[in-house]
Amino acid sequence: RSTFTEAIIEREEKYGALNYAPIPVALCRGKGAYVWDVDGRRYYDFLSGYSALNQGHCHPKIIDALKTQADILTLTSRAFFSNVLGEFEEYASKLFGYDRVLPMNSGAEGGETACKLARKWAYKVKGIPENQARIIFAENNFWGRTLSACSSSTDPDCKNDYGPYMPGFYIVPYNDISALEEKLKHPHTCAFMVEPIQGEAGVIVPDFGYLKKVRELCTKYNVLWIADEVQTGLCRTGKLLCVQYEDARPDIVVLGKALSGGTMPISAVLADDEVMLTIKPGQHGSTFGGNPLASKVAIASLEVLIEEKLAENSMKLGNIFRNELSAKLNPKVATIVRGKGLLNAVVIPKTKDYNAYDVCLRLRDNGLLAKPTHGDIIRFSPPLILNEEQISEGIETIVKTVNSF
Ligand SMILES: Cc1ncc(COP(=O)(O)O)c(/C=N/[C@H]2C[C@@H](C(=O)O)C[C@H]2C(=C(F)F)C(F)(F)F)c1O
Repeated sequence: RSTFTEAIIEREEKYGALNYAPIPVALCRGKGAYVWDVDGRRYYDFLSGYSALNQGHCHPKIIDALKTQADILTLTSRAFFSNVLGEFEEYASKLFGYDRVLPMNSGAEGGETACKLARKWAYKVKGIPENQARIIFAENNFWGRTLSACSSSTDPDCKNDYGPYMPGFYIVPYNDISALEEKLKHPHTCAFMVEPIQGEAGVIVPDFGYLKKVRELCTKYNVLWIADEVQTGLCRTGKLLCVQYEDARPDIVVLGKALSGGTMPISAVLADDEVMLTIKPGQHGSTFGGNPLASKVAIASLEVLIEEKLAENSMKLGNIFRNELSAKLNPKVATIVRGKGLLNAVVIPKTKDYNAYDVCLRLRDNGLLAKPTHGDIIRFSPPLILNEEQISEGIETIVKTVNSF
C-alpha cells in the first residue's frame, strides 16, 4: 500500500472508533460509477454506499439541487412551515401512491417510525390492549443499528451485549408463509416488517408469490405489512419498489439511502391516512426530518430515477450480470449467483487457501470495489446508471478475479 493510503488508515486507527474493518483503500473522489483513491487509481464502485448511490456518485442534477438550496435555506425545524417540505411530500405521495409521507433522516429512524406508527395504530385503531402490541420480523433481517433494530436482529454481531431488548418483538423464518400465519393469528399482533429481498442477509430472494401471500394474510388478520425498502427500493432491484414485482401493496413503506442520491441522510415513511394520522402533533419528530435542503435533494434524487429510467436499466443490466457470471465463473470457486436487478450476490465458499475477503482484496487490485457479508457472500450493487460497456467491464473484472483463485 502507498504511504498516502497507509497514513490515512493509521490516522483513522489512531483517532476513530473501530466499529468497522474497511477494505484497505482510501478514496478521495467519486463520479458516476467510479471512485478514485488517494494515489489516483480508479475503481468501479460495486457497493454504491450499500445502495445509497443508485444515481451514481455526485450526480450533477442532485448536487446542483444541494448547492442551490444550501445557499437559500437549509433548516427551519418543523416548528415552522417551509416552502419545500410540502413539495417533497406531494411529489413522493403521488409517485409511490400513498396518502402521506413522514420525513426522517436515517433508514433506522425510518424503521423506528414505522414501528411507532404500527404500535399507535394497534392501540388507537385495532384496539390491542395497552403495551401488548406485537411486531413480527423475519429471521436474518437488518434494518439498522438502533436498540430496537438490534432487538429484532438474529445476527449475534448486531445483537449481542446490547440487552435488555425491546419487548413485543417476535421472529419468523423468512419466506415461510405458514410460520408467519401462526404468528399473525395472535390477536395482539399489529405488524410484520420485512425486506422484499433480504440485503444484509446476503441478497436472499423469496419465492415468487411470498409477498402477495404476506399481503393477503396481513389483510386477513388485520395486521399492518411494513415493507423495508431502504435497500431494495428506488429502482435497485429493477422496479421503483421491489414489492411491485408481485403487485403487493404494503401498509407502510420505509425508504432511505438513495432517496438522497448518497449526498446526505434522508429517509421517509409512506402510509395512508388510517395509519399515518394515528400520530398526532407533538407525538413524533426529528430536528432535521423534512428539512428544506433534504426536501429539494430528495425531489431531485427521485426525478433522476424516473428521468433516467433507472429501474429499467437496473433490470436489463442485472439480467446480463447474472447470466454472464453464472456462465463464466468457475463453479468450484463461486457456487451461487443470485439477485434481482442490480442487487446481486456471489457465494464464495471459504477454503483453506482463501475466502470472500481475499477475493475482494484482489477485486480491489483489479479496479473494482465490493465487500463481503457474512463471510462467504460478496454483494455486488453498482450504481444503476451503468451502461452495457461498463457492466461488461465489471463482469470481466469479476470473472478474471474470481477465476484466478
Ligand atoms: C434493508 C435496510 N434497512 C434499513 C437500514 C438502515 O439504514 P441506515 O440507518 O443505515 O441509514 C439498512 C442499512 N444498511 C446499511 C447499514 C450499514 C451498517 O453497517 O450499519 C451497512 C449497510 C448494510 C446493508 F446495506 F446491507 C448492512 F450491511 F448493515 F446491512 C438496510 O440495509
